[in-house]
Formats: sequence, C-alpha cells, structure tokens
Amino acid sequence: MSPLVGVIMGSKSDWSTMSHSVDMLETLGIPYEVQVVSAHRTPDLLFSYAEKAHERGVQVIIAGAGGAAHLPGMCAAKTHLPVLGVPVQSSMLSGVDSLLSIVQMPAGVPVATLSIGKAGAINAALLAASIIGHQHPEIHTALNAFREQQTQTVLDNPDPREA
Ligand SMILES: Nc1c(C(=O)O)ncn1[C@@H]1O[C@H](COP(=O)(O)O)[C@@H](O)[C@H]1O
Repeated sequence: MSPLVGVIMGSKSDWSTMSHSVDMLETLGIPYEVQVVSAHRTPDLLFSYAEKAHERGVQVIIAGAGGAAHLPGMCAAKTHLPVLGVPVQSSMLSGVDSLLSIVQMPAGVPVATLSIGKAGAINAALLAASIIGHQHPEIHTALNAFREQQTQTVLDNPDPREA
C-alpha cells in the first residue's frame, strides 16, 4: 500500500527521537515512508518532497527537527497537507530552541506543533491516525484499540509501588 504518512527529519541524528513516531505508526498499521530531508542542508530536496508527497498518496507529514528547526515550517509552506512538527531535544538548549522555531509560525502557514522529544514523536503518530482515521476505518479502529488498552493498563496497575 502507498504511504499515508511521510516522516521526515533534518538529520540522521534525529532518528532516536523520530523512530518513536515510526514505531507508533507500525503499531497502528499505518503505511508510512521515512527520509532525512533538511530545509537547511537539502533545500531543493525539501521543496520537491513537499510538493510531490500528495502525489504518492501521503495525507499527513510528520517533520522532526532540532535547533533552528525550520524544516516543518518550510515544508508546510510548500504543501497543502497537514504538517505535524516534532521539536527534537537539542544538546545546547534542551529543545526549547526547536520548540520555539516550530511553534511560532506566522498566520497563514500552520504547523501543528507537538511536545519536545519522545512524547511529541509518539503523539505526532497518534494525531496523524486521528486525522486520517476518518477516511480509513481500520486506522480509526486501531487507534481506539490502542487508547482502550492504554486506559486498561492504567486501571489494572493502580499501585505506584508495584513494578
Ligand atoms: N533543524 C534542522 C534542519 C532544518 O530545519 O532544515 N536541518 C537539520 N536540522 C537539525 O540540526 C540538528 C543537528 O544535526 P546534525 O546532528 O546532523 O549536526 C538536528 O536536530 C537536525 O534536525
């Protein structure tokens, strides 16, 4: 099946964070593609990626980047697809730089910004599932099953002292 979600990141060094998006997409059975694309280092590649993603059937783009994280915003500038931005935790400023770079978009070019790091990467995949689940009942069902299991796990383990 052609990919429904495109996962891009500014550098291979982002993989330890962005792999959590991919893991969750796999858990939910969502076809995806994954690639390193940088607005700074490979601007022409980013433009062609963003312009052509919908032709491959991609419906949502998850873009992770750290530091001066212009990738999600520049990607959003070149596509009508929803772009979910994941701020990667940077070594110097702990990802606050990434977060502010992604979240403060000018009106007219939105990026849906997640939280810094692993939680943001996981939630980007869950948000993608929410978005495309309306058109894909099997993804909607998988998302509901994940949430029910998550709830049940908490209910089944109420004692914080137990492992
Ligand atoms: N923020 C961006 C962009 C971009 O926004 O285009 N391209 C690379 N990067 C970020 O630079 C950080 C360090 O990258 P290296 O580890 O390759 O030096 C990574 O977190 C990457 O997302």
